[in-house]
This record gives sequence, structure tokens and C-alpha cells, in this order.
Amino acid sequence: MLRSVARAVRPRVGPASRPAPRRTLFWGATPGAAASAATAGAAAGSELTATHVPSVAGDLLPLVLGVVLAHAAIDDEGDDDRLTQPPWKVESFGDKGSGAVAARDIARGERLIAERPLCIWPNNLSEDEARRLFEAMTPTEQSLFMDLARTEGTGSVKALDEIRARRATNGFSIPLLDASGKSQGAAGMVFPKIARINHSCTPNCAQAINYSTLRMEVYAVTDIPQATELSIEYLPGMITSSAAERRQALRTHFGFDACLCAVCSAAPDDLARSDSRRREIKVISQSFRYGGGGDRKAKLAGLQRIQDLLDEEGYKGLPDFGDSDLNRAFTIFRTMRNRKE
Ligand SMILES: C[S@@+](CC[C@H](N)C(=O)[O-])C[C@H]1O[C@@H](n2cnc3c(N)ncnc32)[C@H](O)[C@@H]1O
Repeated sequence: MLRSVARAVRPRVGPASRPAPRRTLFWGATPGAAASAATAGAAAGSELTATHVPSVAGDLLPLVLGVVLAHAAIDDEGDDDRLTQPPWKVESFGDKGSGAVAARDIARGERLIAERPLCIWPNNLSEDEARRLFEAMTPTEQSLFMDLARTEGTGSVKALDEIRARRATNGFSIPLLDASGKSQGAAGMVFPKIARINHSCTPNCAQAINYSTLRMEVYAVTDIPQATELSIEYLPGMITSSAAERRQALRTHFGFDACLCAVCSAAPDDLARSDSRRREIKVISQSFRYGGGGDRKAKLAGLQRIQDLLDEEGYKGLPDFGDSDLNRAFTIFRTMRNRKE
């Protein structure tokens, strides 16, 4: 299994004075934009407007993605690949292999990386397909790919060939959305810089795909002092899982035998307290299912209790509860809270 993305970045809306884009954006266009473009087109006598969002058949999405990538103007504001002094660097972290570390003090909310994928391959690849795709890459791309880590652990990744094992160790499974924002499956994408960031169960960074620029973006979710290791969460839906469940999932899907993050390597008593907090978050999150969670006052109390438990846990990011209604409610709760602060 590949790592999943926490949340999609909403396409940024540029200032009114920005020139109109020179190309049609397939990605990141909102259903609202599609609808108004269609209405405008109808009113203007069935002509497609510049903002028309094409209807794309699901099995053509990867191809379309390739076309967009090939023609994408490198003029978007997020082109951080050319940074000469990125705020992070790669260092060795012992049993975890390499990792990314803050090269200076980083402020909460800073964007640290915005990176286009090295490759976009179907998720379930045979060994032959993987080899063919790899051979079609340039020598530079091939060596970048082969320089990436291959997990040393046990589990399903260990059994894979060199190419697929690297893809599984370093890739993200990215949902491919059609014009109405509906997922049409997913593709595995490898981002070579982001691939250096290790996992933590209380990460100090969060990753999200920006469909309008086709970049995976990494943000600091807390202030990060210089020389601190950067971390993201490989299993965004697992905030409510116990350490044993997370260990099992990391072993099964990513192949590493033991999570060496601060939570998982804490003393047994601390680990038990962490499990108990996460268990309580699970109970509250389940009470929100199917529109539950009580009246408005009870819902707010539930969201506040989750926040208090996350604070005790040292979890600074916006967790994915695996429930879209609760995710939305918690995001709004957090936004309002941050506004008050
Ligand atoms: C995407 S790579 C991360 C960068 C990698 N450490 C390197 O040397 O390039 C994922 C691999 O790093 C290691 N790793 C990442 N997070 C870890 C953690 N919390 N505990 C132990 N190993 C970890 C595992 O071997 C995992 O398969």
C-alpha cells in the first residue's frame, strides 16, 4: 500500500490583477466553476468558455494528468523546486535511515516543500509493467528513483522487486478526481524530496496534494525549532488507533517493523496513556456518526474534548477521523478557535 494524502489543498485564488491563465486547468477546477462555465456557454450559444472543464472518462484520467503535466506552465506561484536555500536538509536518523531536518527555525503554517511527482503510475502494477515504466524514465529520473529508500523491514513490501518496493516505500496514493470532484480511482505518485520525510504518529508537518499545480505541498503544523526532525503521518486515518494497531498497519502496508516515533517509543506508562486518549477520541468520533453527537451544545463539547485530548497527545495537525462529516465539523471548529486566538 502507498501512503495516502491527508487532505487536498484548495486551489489558491490569485489576486484580481493576475493575468488570466493561458491554459485550461483540468485540475482543481471546482464543480461550481464547471457549472457556471456550462451555463455561461449555454447562454452564449453553446460555445465553450475559457474556464470550461472537460468531461474526462475515468480510465483516461492518468493520461490527461500526463498531458497536463507535460504542458503545465512552470509559472505557478508554488514553484519551490528552484529554492536555493530550502528550510530543511537531509540527515541520517539511524535505524530510520535518512530523514529531513529543519535547517532553521520554522514557523507554524510555513510551506516547506511544493513538489511535482517524479512518476505517476497505476497503483497495482505487475513487476513487468513497473520495469517497463521505469525503463521509459530518463537516466537522471532512474537514478533519483533508485536512490530512494527501500524498506529494510518485513511485510508485503519486502517481497516486492526493487522498483515496486521503492515505489511502495516512497509513494503516495493520490485520488484522481473528475470534473465534478468525484474520485475515479487513484494513482501512485513518488515525490523524491517528500519521500525523505519519516513518519510520526504526532507529526509536525502535514502533506496535501494541490490539484491546481499538481504539487504535493508540505506545511509545518507547529513551530519547529532548527535541527528538529520533520515528520508527516503516513496513515492519516489512524488517529483513533492504538499503538499496536498502528504498528501492525505500518508493518503490513509499509514494511517497517517498529515505528520509532516519539509516541511509539515512549515508556510503557506513557504509551498506555496515549492509547487511552486515542480510545476516547474514537468513542467520541463514533458518536458523531450518522449525524449523531447530540444537540449543538453536546457536539461542541465533543469537539472541544477531542481538541483537549489531541493537545495532551501533542498532536498538532488536523486529524482525519475517517468520517467526512466529523472531519468537516472539526475543521470548522478549529478554524473558529484559531480565529479567536
Ligand atoms: C518514505 S521513506 C522515508 C525516508 C527514509 N527513511 C530514507 O532513508 O530515505 C519510508 C521508510 O523510512 C523508514 N521510516 C519512516 N518513518 C519511520 C518511523 N517512524 N520509524 C521507523 N522507520 C521509519 C521506514 O524504513 C520506511 O519504510
